[in-house]
Amino acid sequence: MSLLVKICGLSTRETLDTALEAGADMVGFVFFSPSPRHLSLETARELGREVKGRAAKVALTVDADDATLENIVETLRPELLQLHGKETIARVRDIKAKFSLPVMKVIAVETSADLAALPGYASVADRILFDARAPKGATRPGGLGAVFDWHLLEKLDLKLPFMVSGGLSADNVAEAVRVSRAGGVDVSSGVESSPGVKDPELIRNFIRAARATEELMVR
Ligand SMILES: O=C(O)c1ccccc1NCC(=O)[C@H](O)[C@H](O)COP(=O)(O)O
Repeated sequence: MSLLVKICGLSTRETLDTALEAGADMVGFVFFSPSPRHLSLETARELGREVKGRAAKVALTVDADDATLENIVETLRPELLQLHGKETIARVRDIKAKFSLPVMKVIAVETSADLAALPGYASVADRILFDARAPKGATRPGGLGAVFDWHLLEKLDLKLPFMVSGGLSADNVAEAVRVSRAGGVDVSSGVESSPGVKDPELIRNFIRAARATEELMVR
């Protein structure tokens, strides 16, 4: 069974090429100005062109308004919108309809109570990404390298495809997949030498480690 591998927060041609050559299924681009991975539309256009159908382009936004989303969609031409903010169920439905694109809603997880909203989001989104809840006062809601307790997903009966993220690295990705039974993994900090600076070797190592877990996946 194949595992979807997403490398998020790419911001240079070199590291994007590394991710594509190493076989990433999805490449994520961050549009959130306080983030060290934030992309200008100009850079997004350039990187988007570089992908050339080799992976799905994912546009990550945080509570973006329609005008912002429109600019991003026109410039990057993403295959998937990752909604990483406090978007309501109605807003997710609205974005999906307005932009005619699949949507991945992020659920921030710290305790089992965080899963209460899941059925509502699962009824409107195309896929779910479970990420670690950012600590209070954090400057961004994700991309912090924080891990959550994957055991919280152990008994999940979700019909929708889902991915797991938050503090993943080549060292823990196998365990994250084994425990969560996620169909995909998403990483940013774990393939960086410092916040926002992707490391080609770490990208290759992560994708290799993620691919190695595929043999362990029993469905
Ligand atoms: O990367 C960011 O700076 C960011 C900013 C705002 C919202 C989300 C952000 N990143 C999310 C991701 O890169 C991934 O989807 C995921 O959270 C993995 O992050 P990490 O724990 O750094 O591997």
